[in-house]
Amino acid sequence: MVEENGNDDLKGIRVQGMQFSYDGQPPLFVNFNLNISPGSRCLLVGANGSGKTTLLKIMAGKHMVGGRDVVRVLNCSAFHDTQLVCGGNLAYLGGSWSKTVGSAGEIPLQGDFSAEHMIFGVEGVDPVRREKLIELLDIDLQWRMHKVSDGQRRRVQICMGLLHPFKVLLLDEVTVDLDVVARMDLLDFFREECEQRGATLVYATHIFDGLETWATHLAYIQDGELRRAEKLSDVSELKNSTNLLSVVESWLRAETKRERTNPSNPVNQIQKTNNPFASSPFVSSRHMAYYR
Ligand SMILES: Nc1ncnc2c1ncn2[C@@H]1O[C@H](COP(=O)(O)OP(=O)(O)OP(=O)(O)O)[C@@H](O)[C@H]1O
Repeated sequence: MVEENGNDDLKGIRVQGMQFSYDGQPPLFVNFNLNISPGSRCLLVGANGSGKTTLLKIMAGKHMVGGRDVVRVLNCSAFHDTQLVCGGNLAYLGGSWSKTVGSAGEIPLQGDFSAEHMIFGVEGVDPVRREKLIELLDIDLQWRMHKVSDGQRRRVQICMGLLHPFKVLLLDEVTVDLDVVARMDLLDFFREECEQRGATLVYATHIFDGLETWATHLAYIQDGELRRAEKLSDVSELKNSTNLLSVVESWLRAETKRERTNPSNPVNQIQKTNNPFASSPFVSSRHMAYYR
């Protein structure tokens, strides 16, 4: 996934030599590199806790990591150049029930407001795009946000997140509450946005239905390390199987097995001792190294 336009005209995403730890935690990312080409639809896959959400939040400018050159989105620093988000070029849709709306900051989506109030409250929107999204997501503008189902609330959140024609969209498993029709229609909309406007999309998910023909690229993270980053058409395992779910499942199963059987994994050495972590085969070697 090499950025095709060179560093001076970067239209996608470039993460270079990134280090990141949560306060008081062992490092999650150490010298992490990833390039995402403009116009691509990149799936971010990995086990629970591998770092997908953290990476998306870093790319969305929600965590500071090093200097201005470490995480570049559309040739700007994801963290420092606040106009990226405020201007609508960079959009992030995550799991929490709130929506960052430009300079208005985080808008809660569970108060006693109508869907209309929420959606029409976003300023500077093309009315044609707004109508299209309301229709696509089958939103009833009379819905009261404190009385809707999770799926209905999610539709409003997604609608608000897509009102501005983003250039880069970071999605953290937001389709999980949607029914199949809404999910497939939304995926079609995203494809259109990439193909017609050259938008770039990164989508972290554990649901692979319909994604074999939708995604263009795939990035696989294990325990904060990038294991694979390639075009979907180049994933050798997919040449024998069209089932992305079973391919990713085999990677994650192999990962668990490796952790359990690797003799150099401190977990397995310490299992012979009275160490309190020894009972968990899922504690990573990186974390064990930190706790030793
Ligand atoms: N706010 C936080 N403070 C400390 N540690 C955190 C915080 N958020 C996440 N972590 C840790 O960082 C690691 C990566 O978490 P992250 O949420 O990025 O994983 P993920 O791949 O998105 O997982 P999932 O598939 O379960 O959503 C985990 O070990 C997690 O415990």
